[in-house]
Amino acid sequence: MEKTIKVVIAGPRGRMGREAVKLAEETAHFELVGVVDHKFGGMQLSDLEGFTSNAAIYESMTECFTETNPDVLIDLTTPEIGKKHTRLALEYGVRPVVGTTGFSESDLKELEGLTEQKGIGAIIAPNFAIGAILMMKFSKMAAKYFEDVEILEMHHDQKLDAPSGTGMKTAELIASVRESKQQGHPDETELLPGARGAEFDGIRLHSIRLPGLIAHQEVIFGGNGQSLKIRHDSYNRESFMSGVKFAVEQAMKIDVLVYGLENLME
Ligand SMILES: NC(=O)C1=CN([C@@H]2O[C@H](COP(=O)(O)OP(=O)(O)OC[C@H]3O[C@@H](n4cnc5c(N)ncnc54)[C@H](OP(=O)(O)O)[C@@H]3O)[C@@H](O)[C@H]2O)C=CC1
Ligand SMILES: O=C(O)C1=N[C@H](C(=O)O)C[C@H](O)C1
Repeated sequence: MEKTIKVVIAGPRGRMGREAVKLAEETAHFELVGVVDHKFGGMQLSDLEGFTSNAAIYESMTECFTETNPDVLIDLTTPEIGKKHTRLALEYGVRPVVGTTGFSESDLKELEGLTEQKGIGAIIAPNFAIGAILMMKFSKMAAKYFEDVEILEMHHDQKLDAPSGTGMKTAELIASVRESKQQGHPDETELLPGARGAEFDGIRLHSIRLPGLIAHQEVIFGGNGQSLKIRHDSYNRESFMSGVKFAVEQAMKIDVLVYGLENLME
């Protein structure tokens, strides 16, 4: 029998948090011991509409950790809060599995250092969907053969961060295997600021935000007389949950910070 993993979820009422609560309830070897929210402290989840779990709601993460002694924190909140929660989890010896996006390179460095000090596992995954991870891996492969690439990431209009975590991670993976290149015409000018999108190491990233969308990305490579498009679509948030389950299980087996689930896959 698999050992039970005691889980706390931060952001349980959110679009992702709700799916994660379902996942924790449906997974035999996960036990949802508490949730962290900035509202409804002192109540239990089942007091809120749409929940059946009896997990207690804590407004204070430290109180939650002290009372429930969890193995893993799943954070699905907002960029600023997610960073605070991740630090706190590491300080309390709780393994963070972070889906929250919007972390900078220096945030990641700091969290890596803290993880090293603590010697416990931590996972920061800009995208938990297997298809999105493959899209990133395939993009890295293609970048060895195509120097020019632009990334279009498309999300719902409630998203706080741009570019998306997935868009950033894709750009980083591509940049890791290609010569740095300033793309487009050297004398190009933007008649409207932002027309050419954001830039990472010469790679252009375009962020589209529209109601109706969930999470989509197209990586377009251009070469002489040809183009290659690698696209992934998440049509619902259940698409992320097998990756969340995998990440929680993996976090228990490692003692470093892993940024991106592709690093834990064959
Ligand atoms: N890695 C991945 O595969 C994926 C990552 N994401 C990322 O996950 C994060 C959450 O996304 P999503 O669920 O769509 O966002 P939502 O806005 O739906 O959910 C965020 C939740 O966090 C809550 N919250 C805000 N402040 C706190 C706090 N201090 N403590 C606890 N909870 C708090 C919000 O409450 P309230 O509404 O009351 O403010 C809300 O319920 C985002 O960063 C997103 O980019 C999303 C999808 C996939
Ligand atoms: O906010 C979202 O919805 C998503 N955020 C993640 C990101 O920023 O890449 C993952 C996925 O794209 C959905």
